[in-house]
Amino acid sequence: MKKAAGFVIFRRLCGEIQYLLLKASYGSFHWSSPKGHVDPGEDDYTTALRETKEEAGYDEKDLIIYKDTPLTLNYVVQGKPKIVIYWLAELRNPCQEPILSEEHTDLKWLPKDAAKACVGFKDNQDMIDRFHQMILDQNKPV
Ligand SMILES: Nc1ncnc2c1ncn2[C@@H]1O[C@H](COP(=O)(O)OP(=O)(O)OP(=O)(O)OP(=O)(O)OP(=O)(O)OC[C@H]2O[C@@H](n3cnc4c(N)ncnc43)[C@H](O)[C@@H]2O)[C@@H](O)[C@H]1O
Repeated sequence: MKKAAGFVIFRRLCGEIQYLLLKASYGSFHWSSPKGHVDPGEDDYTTALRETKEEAGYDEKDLIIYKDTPLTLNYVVQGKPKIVIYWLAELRNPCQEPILSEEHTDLKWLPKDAAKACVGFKDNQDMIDRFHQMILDQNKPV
């Protein structure tokens, strides 16, 4: 089974909770959160950090990570099952923009419903809803 890990990154800006999405430079040019393949011997969390640094330029210290509540997506890519583990993470400095790699050509910061429309897949949309509720449950000012 193919396995990947990453972070659903959000920021609080202009009274909004906004989610970061990156546009793939290959294949179906899909939009997703920073994530990537888990290397042999690597733990999922380390993969999420490494891929986020590679794809968005963010370090662990740039993020407030909801480490105890990861969510998992399961889908099929080219006939093979794939599992993707995501942690929720808030960008500490909402003005710190990502630095993209050659794997992506564009980025968007979108409020919840627009982010859901952008990713398209029902399981990914449900995940955004669940993470969004976790943020709201904290009762922190936006
Ligand atoms: N297809 C490709 N062609 C050329 N180079 C590639 C490539 N994929 C990766 N590479 C390159 O491979 C190298 C290693 O990459 P690396 O990032 O290390 O590994 P990876 O496992 O390929 O990384 P990702 O999981 O981020 O890949 P992905 O974007 O293809 O996966 P996703 O599941 O979103 O998307 C896979 C498919 O699933 C679809 N999909 C996404 N989410 C869902 C969902 N929830 N349900 C159903 N389908 C979904 C997407 O639309 C997409 O069609 C990099 O240099 C990279 O550029």
